[in-house]
Amino acid sequence: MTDIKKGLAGVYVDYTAISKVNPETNSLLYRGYPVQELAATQPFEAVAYLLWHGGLPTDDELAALRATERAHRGLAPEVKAAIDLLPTGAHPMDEIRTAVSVIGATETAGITNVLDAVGTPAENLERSVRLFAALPAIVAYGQRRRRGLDPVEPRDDLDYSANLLWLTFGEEPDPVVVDAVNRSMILYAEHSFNASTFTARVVTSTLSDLYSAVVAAIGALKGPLHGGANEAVLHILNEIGDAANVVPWLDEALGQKRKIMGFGHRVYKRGDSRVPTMKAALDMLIAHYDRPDVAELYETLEREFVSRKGIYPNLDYPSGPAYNLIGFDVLTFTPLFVASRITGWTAHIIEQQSANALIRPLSEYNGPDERHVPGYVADAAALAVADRPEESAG
Ligand SMILES: CC(=O)SCCNC(=O)CCNC(=O)[C@H](O)C(C)(C)COP(=O)(O)OP(=O)(O)OC[C@H]1O[C@@H](n2cnc3c(N)ncnc32)[C@H](O)[C@@H]1OP(=O)(O)O
Ligand SMILES: O=C([O-])CC(=O)C(=O)O
Repeated sequence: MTDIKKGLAGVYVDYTAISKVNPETNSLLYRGYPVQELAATQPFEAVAYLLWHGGLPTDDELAALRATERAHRGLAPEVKAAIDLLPTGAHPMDEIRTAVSVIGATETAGITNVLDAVGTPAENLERSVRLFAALPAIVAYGQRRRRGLDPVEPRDDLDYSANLLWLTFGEEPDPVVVDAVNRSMILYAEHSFNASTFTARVVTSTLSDLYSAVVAAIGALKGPLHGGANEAVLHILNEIGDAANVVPWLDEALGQKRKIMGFGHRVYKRGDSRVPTMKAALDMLIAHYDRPDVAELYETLEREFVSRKGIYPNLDYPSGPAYNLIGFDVLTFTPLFVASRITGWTAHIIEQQSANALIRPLSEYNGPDERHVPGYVADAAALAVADRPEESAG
């Protein structure tokens, strides 16, 4: 009997030096640093540098990364034109997927030999920084377009998180809000072999290019069992409406065997290491916007669900209401995750390229027994193939 590992649960498929998720100690390390320490002390640009290079940047290295990032912040005309071709009702994850495809096709134009598309590590690092720089304008434009607003020009005097807010809202961002966004970007940046990162590594393993891997990862992240859960959390909170409705709502939802979005995790079974840091950021926003009702609903649902099911919140649970308080459209939440996770994805793409093996698992066939097309008469070539030793797996 073949031992099938459905969903690859519990299976180690490779090494990584980028991050360590430890459910036993409930910890997450990026290149050895606890993520909580990074969120409390670093700008997101420094964490991006850490993920790509393996160490925190010196002042000069950070200044150089920031200079490149600021030089590539603009919304490229061909990207804007491609987004404008999409219906305004298109999901922004589809806009971003399209935008990255356009950037990839533009940047790799002229490469006529598929063997050259994969790029050198240095080229892929440059491509990664440019995508990292470009994404805030793309995410922000999606939200502004849905609101009938023109894009705003990026600001060279603002760091990454402040500029993201500026591009979205066109207003001087408040430092409390900038701090919360910076922390959320750091917390979302990287999480070992999660589904979207693994998708990026599968695509990379075929020697395809970085953009194709990122486009595929965006598709994987969109699903509500993964990144789409931060959007889904808000739908649930809106459906419940008020803390007083939690108990009857949960009775009904659990009676219908609904999954409660923002709870549960494939690896962490005793709570997500990132939640306390993001909950603290949410609390800062709740105080800033004076919205104790948000805390009441959040905490009541958490308390009730955990006491009934013993399943804890994941990072999407505090991130959803935090982004909502800031004023991001609910549809923009998962795109914000993309803007952050681009750092982790691209670090993994480069790591996969450095020690590549084609990722191709096996499946146990459970379809119909061999049968034949009526009237088919095997020719000599087919008979010769049939004579080869049998392969056991599909
Ligand atoms: C950033 C991120 O991507 S974090 C994940 C974001 N996703 C979500 O928040 C979606 C909701 N959560 C889930 O669907 C799951 O917890 C997952 C997919 C994240 C992880 O799940 P897995 O490890 O595959 O466990 P699985 O889905 O099999 O759940 C195990 C049991 O717990 C239950 N369960 C797990 N999560 C939930 C939930 N959120 N609500 C209700 N029940 C749940 C399942 O129904 C299942 O019950 P059963 O054994 O009676 O059938
Ligand atoms: O690790 C996972 O399976 C999902 C997750 O939390 C992430 O990608 O941040």
